[in-house]
Amino acid sequence: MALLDIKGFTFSYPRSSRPALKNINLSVEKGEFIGITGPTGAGKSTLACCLNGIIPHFQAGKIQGQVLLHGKSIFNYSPARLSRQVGSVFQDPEAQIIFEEVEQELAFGLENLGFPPEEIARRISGALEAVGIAGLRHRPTAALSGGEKQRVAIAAALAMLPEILLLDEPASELDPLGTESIFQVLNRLNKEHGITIIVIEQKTEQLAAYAGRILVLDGGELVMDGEPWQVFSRMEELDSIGVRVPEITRLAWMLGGRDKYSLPLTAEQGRTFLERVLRK
Ligand SMILES: Nc1ncnc2c1ncn2[C@@H]1O[C@H](COP(=O)(O)OP(=O)(O)OP(=O)(O)O)[C@@H](O)[C@H]1O
Repeated sequence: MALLDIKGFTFSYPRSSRPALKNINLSVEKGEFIGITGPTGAGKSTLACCLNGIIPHFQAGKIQGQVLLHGKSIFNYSPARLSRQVGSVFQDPEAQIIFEEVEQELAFGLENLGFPPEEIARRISGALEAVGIAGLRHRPTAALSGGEKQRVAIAAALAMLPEILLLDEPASELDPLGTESIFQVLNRLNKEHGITIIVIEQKTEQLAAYAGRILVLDGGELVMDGEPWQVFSRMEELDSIGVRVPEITRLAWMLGGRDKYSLPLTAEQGRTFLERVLRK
C-alpha cells in the first residue's frame, strides 16, 4: 500500500467558479523526495493544504475524490494526529516562529501532545542535530538569520517524528547559500533518516539536484510527473507554462544531451557534460 494515495481529487474554494485542483491522481511511496513546481496560481499550496489537513479542517470547500494516508482518508484523521504524521513548514520563517528561545519553539508542540519531559528533551536534541543546529538550542529566536529560522521551523516539525515533511516554498525568503543549505538538510533527512519529503519550490535548480521525482501543476491539473531528467527534457512545454528549466540543463539540451545519462541536472554534471562535448 502506498504511503499517500490521491484519487480523482478535485477541490473548489467556496464561491469560486473553477476548481483550484482538478482530478489529481497520485501515489507517494515511503522514502520518496518529491518536488512540486508550477506557475503562480497552479494549485501547489492548495495541494499542500489537502495533505496536511488544513483542507478541510480549517478551510472549507467542495471536495470530490480522496486523499488516503496508509489507506485511510486523511479527512478522518484529527488535526492533532495528522500533525504528528505530516510535518509542515511554510514560506515565511517569521510567521512560524512564536517563542523567544529555540528550545521553547521545539518544545511547544510536544508539550501540547503531553509527552513526558525526558522524551521532549530527547526529541529536541535529535531534531536540532538532524538539521545541524544543535548549537542554537538556547539562542533567542529573534537573533537568528532567515536560514537559521527556517531550520528551526524544520526542526520543530521534525520533533514530532513525522513520516512526511511537507514544505511550501521553504527557501523563498532565502539567498542562494541559505537555499542550498536548506536543501542539503532535506536531502540528509531523506537519505539518512528515511523521511518522505514533499517540497513545493519554484527554484528548479534545487529540485533538479535533490528530488527523485518532480510533479508539475498547471491550472489545477497535474501535467507532469517523472524523474527530474524526464520533466526537464520537456523544455518547450515548461517554457509555455512558465516553469524555469535549470540553465545548465537547457544548455546541454541545446548541445544534444537528451537522456537520463547525458542530460545534466547539476553544475557538476554540467561540467562533465561540457568536458565531454569539448573533447569531441
Ligand atoms: N482561500 C482561497 N479562496 C479562494 N480562492 C483561493 C484561495 N486560495 C487560493 N485560491 C485560488 O486557488 C488557485 C490555486 O491557488 P494556490 O495558492 O494553491 O496556487 P499556487 O500554485 O500555490 O500559487 P503560488 O505559487 O502563487 O503560491 C488560484 O486560482 C487562487 O487564486
